[in-house]
This record gives sequence, C-alpha cells and structure tokens, in this order.
Amino acid sequence: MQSRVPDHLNSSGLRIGFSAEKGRGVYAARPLEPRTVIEISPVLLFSAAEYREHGRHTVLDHYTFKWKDGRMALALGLGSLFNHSQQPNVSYTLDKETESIRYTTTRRIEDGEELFIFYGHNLWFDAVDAGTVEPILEDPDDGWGGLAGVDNDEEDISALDIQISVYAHGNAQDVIPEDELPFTRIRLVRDDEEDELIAINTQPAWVVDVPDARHTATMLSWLKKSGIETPTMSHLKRIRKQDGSLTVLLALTPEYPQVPALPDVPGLSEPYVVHVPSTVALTQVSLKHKNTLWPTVYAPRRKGEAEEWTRGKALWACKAMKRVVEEAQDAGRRGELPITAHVPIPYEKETRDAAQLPAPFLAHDTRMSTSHPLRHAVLNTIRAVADYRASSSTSLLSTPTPPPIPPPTDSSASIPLPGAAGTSRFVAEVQAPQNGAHYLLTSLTLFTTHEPCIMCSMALLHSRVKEVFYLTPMSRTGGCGSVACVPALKNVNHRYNLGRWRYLKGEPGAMADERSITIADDIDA
Ligand SMILES: C[S@@+](CC[C@H](N)C(=O)[O-])C[C@H]1O[C@@H](n2cnc3c(N)ncnc32)[C@H](O)[C@@H]1O
Repeated sequence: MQSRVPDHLNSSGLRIGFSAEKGRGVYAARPLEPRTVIEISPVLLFSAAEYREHGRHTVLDHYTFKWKDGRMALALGLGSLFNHSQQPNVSYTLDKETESIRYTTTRRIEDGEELFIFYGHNLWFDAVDAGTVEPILEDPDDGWGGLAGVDNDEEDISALDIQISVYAHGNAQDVIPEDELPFTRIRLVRDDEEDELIAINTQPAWVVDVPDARHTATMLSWLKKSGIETPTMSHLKRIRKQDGSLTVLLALTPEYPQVPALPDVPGLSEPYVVHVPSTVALTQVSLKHKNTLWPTVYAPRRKGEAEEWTRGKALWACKAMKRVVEEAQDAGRRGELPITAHVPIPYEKETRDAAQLPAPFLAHDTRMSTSHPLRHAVLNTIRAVADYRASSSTSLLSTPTPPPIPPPTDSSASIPLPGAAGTSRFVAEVQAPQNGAHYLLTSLTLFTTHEPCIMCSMALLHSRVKEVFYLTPMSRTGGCGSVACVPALKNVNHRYNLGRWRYLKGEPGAMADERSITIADDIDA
C-alpha cells in the first residue's frame, strides 16, 4: 500500500520516503559526507508521570526517545521518522541545553539511500533490516561474548540506584566489611607468592650518588620540591647506603623518561638507572631480597587483606558505575556498542591532589560510528586522559594537535580534547602539572561496563591505572580475569587491582553474586 508522503526536503538534503515494510522513512536526496549533521529536531518533553499514565498507552510509545532525566521526548521535524537498523548509518545525540536531538551521518551516504538510526535491542516490532552485513549485536560469534550487559535496560539503573541508597545512609567514614562491598575483588597473586619469590618484579629508576653525607638533607628537601617524585614511589625508600656510598632515588623512569635536572650540590654524579622493586615487601623473606636491589618499605599483610573501603567511597564508586551504565545505554541508543569507561575524580583528597585530574573523563565505544576496530571505550578514555596530560604539560603555544579522536560523551563534564574547539581556553585555566605528563592514570580508578579485552587490559597496565571495576565479564575476550588476567601476568612491571561489580539483574536488592569468579589458583603470578 503506497502512503501519501509530503514532498519534504530539509536543508541538508533529506526527504521523506515510504516502504511497504517500514512505512515512512527518511532518505537522502543527495550524497552526504560522513559526520554531516543532517537534522536537528526540537523535542516535546513529557514528564515521567505524564508518560507513564498517558503517553505509553498511545501510538506515541512507538516514537518517543528516553530523555536523560527520566522524561520522554517526542522529536519534531524529521526526527521521529528515522527507521531502525542493526547497521545504522546515522547516530544521534540528545542535547539537554537546547532540548533537541542532533542526527549525524556515521559514513558516506549515497543519493537515495535510506537513513537509519539504532533503536536499541528490545524492539516492539519485527524489524526489516536494510543492512547487508550480519548484525554485529546478534551474532553469537561476534567475539565479544554478547553485549547484553547494559542492553538498554532500566533494571541496571534501578539495581544501581538501590546500591546507592544502601551506601548513602550512615557515617561516610565507616569501613564496609569485605562481603558488603559493591564489588568482588579478583585476586591477582597467590598468597604464597611473596614467600616463594620466584622472581621479584622490578622497574627502572633514576638515582644519583651523593658523595658527601652532609648533603643528604639538602637533596631530600630538593626532591620534595622538585615535583619529580610520584605516588608510585611510595613503596621505596629514598636513600641507599651501601659500602660507604650514598645514593638517592630520584624518579621512576617510565614516569620520568628524561634525565632529571639536579640541584646545585657539589660532587653529585650524573643520574643513572638502576632496577628497583615494583611493590612493597609483604614478608621478611621478600624484604631481604628486595633490599638487595633497593631499600624497600615493609608492609606485612594478613593473607588476603586488601585496602579498606569506607561507606563514602563505596557510594562514590556506585555513582561512578551508574554514570557508566547510563552513558552506555545512551551510546547504545545512538547505534554505538553500549560500552563505556569512566575515570572519576578520585574520592580521597590526597589522591585528588596527586592525580591532578581537573574533571572526570568518560568515553564510550565508537567502533560502529568510526568503522575503526580499535575504538574501544577503555582505549578512548585512556587516550583522552593522555591527550589532556600532554596538552597541560606543554605551553599553549606548543599544544600538539593529535589526529581526531572521538570525544568523551559528556562534554559538559569532561575535558575537551586537544585540537577541539575550546581546548586552549581550558588549558589556560588549568595549572599545568609539573610531573603529571608521564603517568596517565597513576592512582586513578577506572569503571567500565564490560571487562576490558586483552588489548585494553594491557593499555591499562601501561597507563598505570590503580584499579579497574567492571560490570559484565567477557568470557571469550576478557583480559581482566576471564580469558587472561593481564595485571597478574608474570614479570609485568605494574599491577592494578580488579573488582567485578556485584548485583543480580532482576534482584537488585541482592548484594551477593552467584556468578563471582575467582582466578587465583590457576594464575601463574
Ligand atoms: C519512530 S517510527 C518510524 C517512522 C515510521 N516508519 C512511520 O511511518 O511513522 C517507528 C516505527 O517504524 C516502524 N519501523 C522502524 N524501523 C523498522 C524496521 N527496520 N522494520 C520494520 N518496521 C520498522 C515500526 O513500525 C516502528 O514502530
């Protein structure tokens, strides 16, 4: 049946067409370049109650978009007429400021092609998919073990809301018992590793010989002020006395690759590199061995003991995880894979001061829209932080312009990328970190919807992240406990902590997790 469609052409070259299977749709009336904004539709907003009581019982339910704050939006203009495809050629963003939706082409479009958005995974009709390629999200062999973890599903959010309310009440300083934390820790090393001492993990560090012991105090106070000390050196003592000579530790070379400048102290040697232990000594045996390399801090731990978490910190983490899920759902609605990673401002003040992160970083997976296989959410996030670190440690005049990368999804809360509009102003306002350029995610926590793949897990290792929390394990590709456990590999020069979020879908109140994984025994740490 042919429907009468208005002879409509918008200024970007879109017209309304009709097909028997899908009804009206939006078509290109001329070729369109990738990343062209083809339509900006103002929206009509319904409150959550108004929609629940009225809207959803009407035909409106086939047309409305979920707005960010729980309201529902009806796109005016052409926005309501885009049909759905598993291989969308248009992505969209909700613009809260102007109460509108912006539609952008994700690839080149030929004259006459239909334009599709991605509605999500829970369709209410039998979809005719115009895509010629097998749909990525429905292919059981997609290599991602299925991406249903944050599949446009309000249950994820309500489960997280319940967790938030659990931690929001009570004294923020209270230490939360291990089994009441919102995550289960994945142990990286066997308890007996320290005693076995198969190999001590080391990393290179700059040191300098100080011939006259009277200059030690001057050296140490200079070191404090110099800004080259990093929190990752906290397990190492600053001075080594050996065979009558005295050597001062300056910096770890991965974080400070250039030869450090020295104070004006007579007789100092040129800085040189030695290999120092990567972690504290947990046992006396280990201390003895590690001290032969460099004097190391002794921090005995009971078996399995890990960092304590307060109620306030658990609340901070739940909010961060909720943000990740919301953004992933949003990305999914726009035709991206619903995977997001997020590095929030640290909870503890000392970490905040050390990390010098002026705003949270958040990015989603952009493999679909960029047709680029490496645009994983974690890599996009690390790269955004790296670009920020690089730009803020150089002068404005020399700010490099990297190749274009997908911006974080929330421009209001995230850092503009170098080369993007507005970056220069931002960089000018933030004090350049003196020693921040080389250690990317040191002391920071990354939250992500899906267990990072092996590539991303390795990138996290290189970026020196402190800890990673993920919601959905990836049984076939995960590099943080499923297929491999990259931070537990033998001889890696950095380890980060891992936690898998606990909550049961459909039973949001349940804080125990049946699916929790332990990998300790089969890891050759
Ligand atoms: C937002 S409207 C899109 C415009 C609609 N085709 C019209 O004529 O008003 C959503 C409706 O379009 C239809 N639709 C969208 N994508 C489709 C697809 N891939 N296959 C079949 N029907 C589709 C479904 O009936 C759905 O309820």
